[in-house]
Amino acid sequence: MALKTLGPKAAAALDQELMSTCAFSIDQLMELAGLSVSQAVYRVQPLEKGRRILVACGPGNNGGDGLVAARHLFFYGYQPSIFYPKRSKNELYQRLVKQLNDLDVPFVDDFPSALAAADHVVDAIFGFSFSGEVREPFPAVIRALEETKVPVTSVDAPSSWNIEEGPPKSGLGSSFMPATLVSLTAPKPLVNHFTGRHFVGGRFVPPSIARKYDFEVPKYEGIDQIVEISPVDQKL
Ligand SMILES: NC(=O)C1=CN([C@@H]2O[C@H](COP(=O)(O)OP(=O)(O)OC[C@H]3O[C@@H](n4cnc5c(N)ncnc54)[C@H](O)[C@@H]3O)[C@@H](O)[C@H]2O)[C@@H](O)CC1
Ligand SMILES: [K+]
Repeated sequence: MALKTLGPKAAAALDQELMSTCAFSIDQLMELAGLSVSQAVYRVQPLEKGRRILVACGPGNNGGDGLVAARHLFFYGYQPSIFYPKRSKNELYQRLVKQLNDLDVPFVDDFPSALAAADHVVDAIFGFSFSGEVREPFPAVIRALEETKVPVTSVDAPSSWNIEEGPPKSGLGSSFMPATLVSLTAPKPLVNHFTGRHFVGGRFVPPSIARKYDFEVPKYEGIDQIVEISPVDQKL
């Protein structure tokens, strides 16, 4: 399978098209995206490898995917905790937070302490709309992710990486290499710099839309919401 990528403008246009022409709601897409992320975590961090999953959520839809994934992880038997320092006032996010509160999933303020106590961390800070230098309060969070030995699963993009060009050439984020990346709908160009385990998720793109945006929907097996892309395929 040749690996075609979607730049940030095309990814945003695809997102809009799914929610207009294709009649999806954002809740539906986010639920399926978060479900994909939860399945990838289950694959790389099975329950017996440790259940404490710290989910770091940013202010946009990438953070929303993290909130959804945390809820699914709870029901699989994990003990998720959430770091969500810049909360959206949008009603969708408030409902996602309420659903986690009802499960007594803790929201934590001290990221370094929470990271030290975690078996695995989900980076749902920034996705395809990230640009420029990382702004407060996230630089310390990116630094901690860059330095930790705890395995990281990044949602759609390793946070702080340029979506087209990959990791910054120097400084913050330049040595951040998560163990796992879950690309949603289609990999972004930054994937060419990624050397860990790579999954594609977001099993909701109609074939006609994939053709229009010129990417391939991977061959999902059975009821899986993710497909692992082998390094050989990635180089094609
Ligand atoms: N297209 C799809 O198939 C879907 C995409 N989803 C997710 O949506 C993501 C895109 O979501 P959004 O467009 O809301 O954007 P993001 O979640 O990528 O990030 C936008 C937020 O980050 C902030 N931000 C951007 N650059 C920053 C910087 N340098 N420093 C600090 N803050 C910064 C913005 O102010 C905004 O609040 C995707 O990556 C994916 O995770 C899913 O939720 C739904 C389906
Ligand atoms: K991310």
